[in-house]
Amino acid sequence: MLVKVCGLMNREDVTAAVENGADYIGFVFAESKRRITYNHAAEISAHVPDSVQKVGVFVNPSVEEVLEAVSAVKLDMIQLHGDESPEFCSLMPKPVIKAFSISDQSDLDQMKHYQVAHILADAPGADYRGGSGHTFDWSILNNSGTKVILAGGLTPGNVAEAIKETSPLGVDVSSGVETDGHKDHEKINAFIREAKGSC
Ligand SMILES: O=C(O)c1ccccc1N[C@@H]1O[C@H](COP(=O)(O)O)[C@@H](O)[C@H]1O
Repeated sequence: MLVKVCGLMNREDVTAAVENGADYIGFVFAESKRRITYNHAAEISAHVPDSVQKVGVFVNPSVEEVLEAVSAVKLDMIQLHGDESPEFCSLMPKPVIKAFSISDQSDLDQMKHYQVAHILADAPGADYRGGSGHTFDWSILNNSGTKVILAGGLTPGNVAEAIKETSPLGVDVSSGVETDGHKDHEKINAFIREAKGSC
């Protein structure tokens, strides 16, 4: 089970994610309470081993913005969390994780048009386009036959059940490993243990 820990904002949290076994770590460059600058992301991730993929999260960026971030942070993957088209995804300089908000069965149809590395199934956004901490109806994914990265409101307490219900390729968490708006290293440890122990 692949695990991505997203919304990291300091070196200690990056280290906690990496040492506890995260496969992907995410930095939010879109509008968010977790937004950081390219330089800050580069600084706090300079020590990350090559085995851990560094993912930049964007919402409707320009190609130039992505190129600048990839170069500054040495990103391995691009997560697109907005209304980006299949054509836009094909212009990306690194493998793409394309996020979709899942409300009903019709949301699965648009995924089929995207030739990307991974599809990420998330709850509809609240204040921002992601990172709401809300779950969606996982049963919608059951008939899709698509191996997705599951996101949206996952926590150490529900991730095992989510994996059992949806058999995803991976899971992605941000809010669910925070306490009072800050990453909580015990929750990061518990989340990754639960996720990796469930398969
Ligand atoms: O984390 C954010 O603040 C964020 C902002 C804008 C777009 C995406 C964002 N994060 C992604 O949202 C999902 C779900 O997060 P949560 O676990 O429900 O808090 C996840 O894919 C994050 O990568």
